[in-house]
Amino acid sequence: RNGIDYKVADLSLAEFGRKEIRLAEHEMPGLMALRREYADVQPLQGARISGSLHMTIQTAVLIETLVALGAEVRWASCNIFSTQDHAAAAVVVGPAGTVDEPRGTPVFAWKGETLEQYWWCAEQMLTWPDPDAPANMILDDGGDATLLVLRGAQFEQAGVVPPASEDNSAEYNVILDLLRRQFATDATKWTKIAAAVRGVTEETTTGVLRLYQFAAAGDLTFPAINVNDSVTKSKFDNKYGTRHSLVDGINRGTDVLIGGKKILICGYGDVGKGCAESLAGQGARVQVTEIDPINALQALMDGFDVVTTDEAIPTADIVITSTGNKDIITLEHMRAMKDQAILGNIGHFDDEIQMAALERSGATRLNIKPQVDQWTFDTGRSIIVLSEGRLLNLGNATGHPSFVMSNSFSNQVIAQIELWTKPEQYDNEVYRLPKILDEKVARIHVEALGGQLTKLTKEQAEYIGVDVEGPYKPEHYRY
Ligand SMILES: NC(=O)c1ccc[n+]([C@@H]2O[C@H](COP(=O)([O-])OP(=O)(O)OC[C@H]3O[C@@H](n4cnc5c(N)ncnc54)[C@H](O)[C@@H]3O)[C@@H](O)[C@H]2O)c1
Ligand SMILES: Nc1nccc2c1ncn2C[C@@H](O)[C@@H](O)C(=O)O
Repeated sequence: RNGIDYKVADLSLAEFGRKEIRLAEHEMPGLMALRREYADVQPLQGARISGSLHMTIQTAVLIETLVALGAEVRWASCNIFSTQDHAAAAVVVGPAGTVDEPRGTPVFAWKGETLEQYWWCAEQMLTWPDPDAPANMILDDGGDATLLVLRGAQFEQAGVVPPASEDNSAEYNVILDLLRRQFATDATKWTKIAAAVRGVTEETTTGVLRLYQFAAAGDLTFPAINVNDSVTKSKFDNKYGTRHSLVDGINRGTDVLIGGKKILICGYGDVGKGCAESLAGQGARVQVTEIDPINALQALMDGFDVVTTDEAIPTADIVITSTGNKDIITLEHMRAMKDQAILGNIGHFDDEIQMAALERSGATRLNIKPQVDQWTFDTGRSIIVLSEGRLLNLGNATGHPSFVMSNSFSNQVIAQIELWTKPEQYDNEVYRLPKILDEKVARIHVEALGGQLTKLTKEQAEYIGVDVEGPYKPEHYRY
């Protein structure tokens, strides 16, 4: 245990992880620029950041940037399949530690956690050694850490944890069991943490939706920054990151030829656009489903048919969900799929595909290899399901590449600094970063790619009503 607590798959993978982290730093100019800019200032001094975000090589660079800026950090992944075990090991050992003497950051994550293990990791990530020095910042991706703290504090204040129920998801019952066990020994733990937290910075679309729901219900007891809707996050990570990592996940999972095949992408938002381009780039014939006429019109203008799932499912060779919604692919849809068609999700949670119904359906499951299952129905037809319906780019592959995550994580670091150093400027609401900071992140990455920006003359700036140094667009501008 050597001084820091952790639970990862295999600490001996640390050296391999360190080699890949060093390569990733070269591809993450935004984070490295922030380390240089703030090295002497140490703006995160005193911050105890509990982070719930896919424990990948890219996240390792984020964690070590937060530490370089003065923070103490504890980490868990936000998905049971997304951890890269060598990254987790390298973060625990740290740049200056050894396998025998780990001197890095506590991490509780390994690839292939059960749901009970996942929520145990989440609790460890939020539980700091000294009860009088609890977590005082949360960095979240999907809102599971925020949910645990807010629901835990709510039940403590109500004096009771609701009983598990058939109406809940299996996962929510796991959370209730965890909180009930905790409540039996200490009925003030989560209230203390909620009171100490200066704010949460949320990474993804689905987590941001949950934040706005908490805020609307009056349940948000600390300020929040919506990192997802920084333009340099969602219009890059969600789109170009997905363009890179979707086809990667399908290739590593199935090695099926994509060219010439019929693909159905459900949802044509930032992620769906990346999905469609990713597979159209392989010569596939891509069709899209949408509820929103604006996104549907975009799909049509991008050359993709807009169809309904019922209409398209019987002839699709590959079906991908990217809606952030639930019940997109039902058990009926799965039974109607072609023999050996491939089904995967790249949305944040696994409820886009009715996995629970599939597991209860009587279809037989044959595991082909980790995160690839063949389910055979009584019709004799089978489907290949990737990552048990969880986001396949991180389950079957290694997620988005470093350069695009450098954009997202630069926003995370800036948001952490904002909430930590200016608490008096934030109420218990959901905020976005100012455009000038979004442009700052973009500037670093344009330069890193060798782009040559044009400088406005003073007259030109006046003509379009902006400052020479920006911000260059009004709030209502859509990129
Ligand atoms: N796997 C990853 O690496 C990754 C990266 C970024 C975001 N995400 C997740 O992907 C999901 C989508 O994110 P986004 O940024 O594209 O969101 P978005 O809101 O931009 O796009 C979702 C789209 O789905 C559409 N939609 C909603 N319900 C639908 C339905 N029933 N049928 C068809 N279309 C429907 C919406 O109209 C919207 O256009 C979220 O869960 C997000 O958290 C995953
Ligand atoms: N390599 C990677 N490391 C960490 C997280 C990664 C990732 N690839 C995708 N996400 C998920 C992000 O796109 C997250 O911003 C999200 O929106 O889900």
